[in-house]
Amino acid sequence: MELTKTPNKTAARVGIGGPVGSGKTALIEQLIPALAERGIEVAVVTNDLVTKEDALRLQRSGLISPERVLAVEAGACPHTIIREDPSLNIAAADTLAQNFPQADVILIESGGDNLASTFSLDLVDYWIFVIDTGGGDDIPRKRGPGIIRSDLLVINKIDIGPYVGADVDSMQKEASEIREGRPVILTDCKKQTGIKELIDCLVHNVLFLDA
Ligand SMILES: Nc1nc2c(ncn2[C@@H]2O[C@H](COP(=O)(O)OP(=O)(O)OP(=O)(O)O)[C@@H](O)[C@H]2O)c(=O)[nH]1
Repeated sequence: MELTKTPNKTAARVGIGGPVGSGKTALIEQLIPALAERGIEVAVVTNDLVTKEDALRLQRSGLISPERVLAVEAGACPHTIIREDPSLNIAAADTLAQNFPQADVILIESGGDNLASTFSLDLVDYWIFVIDTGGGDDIPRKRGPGIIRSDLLVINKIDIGPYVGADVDSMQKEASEIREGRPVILTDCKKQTGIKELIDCLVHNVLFLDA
């Protein structure tokens, strides 16, 4: 009888959601090598509406072995497959956990969506919501569920804030107030600003290791 290989540990599942183009894939491209440097093994599930664009980008990036990236096609509504019926994403994460029992973290990138996007806690242990300065510095004030409820809010593209008239400091201050002190991290994926802080946060709050 063929034995089913059971993962010998459970990888933490971390959702990464946020509006279209805020930099979710760019952030994952920064996280993979930075986590690897700390000996943390990663696998990734991507969600796109009707393509495998993000998965292909990561598979071709040379940052991760292509088999460690699985794509889920969301079809019509990205909300549904990360919140209301996350079964496709759970199955993809289970497959990765089965195939890569040494993986410490499975990152689950949600297809680009608006500020109302949230993750089911059946799917993830922890979720990050990524917004960017290009969307305007009033985004935190809009109090979308992603901004209020995520475990960690990332404000990305701080490098372009000055060019789009976004006051990054007030964005951070307002976001921290609205989130009542829950973490807010500023990042610039082009210059790797904030990536170490983000890794420290994940290592401490998700993997429960000393940062
Ligand atoms: N200047 C600047 N550009 C960035 C930064 N992060 C991402 N970008 C650019 O923003 C664009 C969108 O980034 P992606 O990583 O594709 O965004 P995404 O959230 O994964 O997009 P979807 O999957 O389509 O929702 C790309 O052209 C990136 O190069 C940043 O910190 N600074």
